[in-house]
Amino acid sequence: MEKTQLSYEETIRRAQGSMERFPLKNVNGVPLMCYIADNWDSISAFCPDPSDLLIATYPKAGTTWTQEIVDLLLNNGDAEACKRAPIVERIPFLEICSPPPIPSGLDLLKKMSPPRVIKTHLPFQLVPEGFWKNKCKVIYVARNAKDNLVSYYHFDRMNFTQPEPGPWEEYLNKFMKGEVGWGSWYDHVKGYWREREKRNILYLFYEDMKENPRREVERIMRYLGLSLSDDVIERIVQLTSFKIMKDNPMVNYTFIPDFVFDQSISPFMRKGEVGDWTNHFTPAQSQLFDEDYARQMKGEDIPFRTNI
Ligand SMILES: Nc1ncnc2c1ncn2[C@@H]1O[C@H](COP(=O)(O)OS(=O)(=O)O)[C@@H](OP(=O)(O)O)[C@H]1O
Repeated sequence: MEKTQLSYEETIRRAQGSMERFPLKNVNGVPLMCYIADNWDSISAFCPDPSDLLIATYPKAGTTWTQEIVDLLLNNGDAEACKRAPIVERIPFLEICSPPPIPSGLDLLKKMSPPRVIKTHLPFQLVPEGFWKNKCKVIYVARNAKDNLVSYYHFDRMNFTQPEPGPWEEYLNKFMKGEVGWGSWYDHVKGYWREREKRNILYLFYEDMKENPRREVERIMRYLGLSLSDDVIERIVQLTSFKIMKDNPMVNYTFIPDFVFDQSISPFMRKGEVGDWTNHFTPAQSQLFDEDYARQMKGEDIPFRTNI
């Protein structure tokens, strides 16, 4: 039993040396980072203002990209205004909790006044009830399962706050079983899809954003009730291209120390493409995955695309 509180750096360094890193703990059947699970009561009691906006995603589905688009839209395309702080401070991550002294999402939110933009990876059924009671706007971004899995695999290799991913094939199996942080991709995308009309959720696809970013930026703009000039929209599209975001220190997560995110293992802004899964799946793995996918997504009509 530790008597003294470990520093954040020390906690992570110890996690790096162990196979366990930060273990996951179930919250209502969903595996979450243990610090989130331990603080679950206060997270689920969070009550937003009706003016707050939620950006919800399964991890690695295009969260940061959408966050930056939204912040630029709300700031009329002003790049300097969107460099006021790293993305994690501009748009707090609702449920994130780390060992002290790192502020939690709730700590950051307490210091901000509405209207706030908030990020979450929580599946629909775990989103605090206040968001629905207060009819908050919600943008959901989904990414096809195969590319989402590949991106998550590389992220878990470099992110020392998540369990060790293990070899690729093992990770692929864990993903299919939902035994990764924030649980099942399949349940996640279905949960929001089924509720999108009733709850006025704007449901977007990463592949659509890649195919025609301007169209999707305009879609988000309309959902937010904004009307910006053509020039401003075009600027936002440019500023949120993969190439520009990769070199933007306020969004590329280089502000996180490398003992937490070791970008020499895999950069946060890794490839930003549709179809990178073809470089990872063997034909046999792809077939097995597709068969399992058909079972898990039976009866759903969510128009995912694995290439564009
Ligand atoms: N502007 C832009 N255009 C295209 N793709 C982009 C962009 N910004 C981030 N990305 C890619 O999104 C992946 C990271 O996902 P998230 O931001 O959801 O990660 S997180 O869950 O918030 O940690 C990760 O995907 P992969 O490259 O496939 O790993 C990022 O590269």
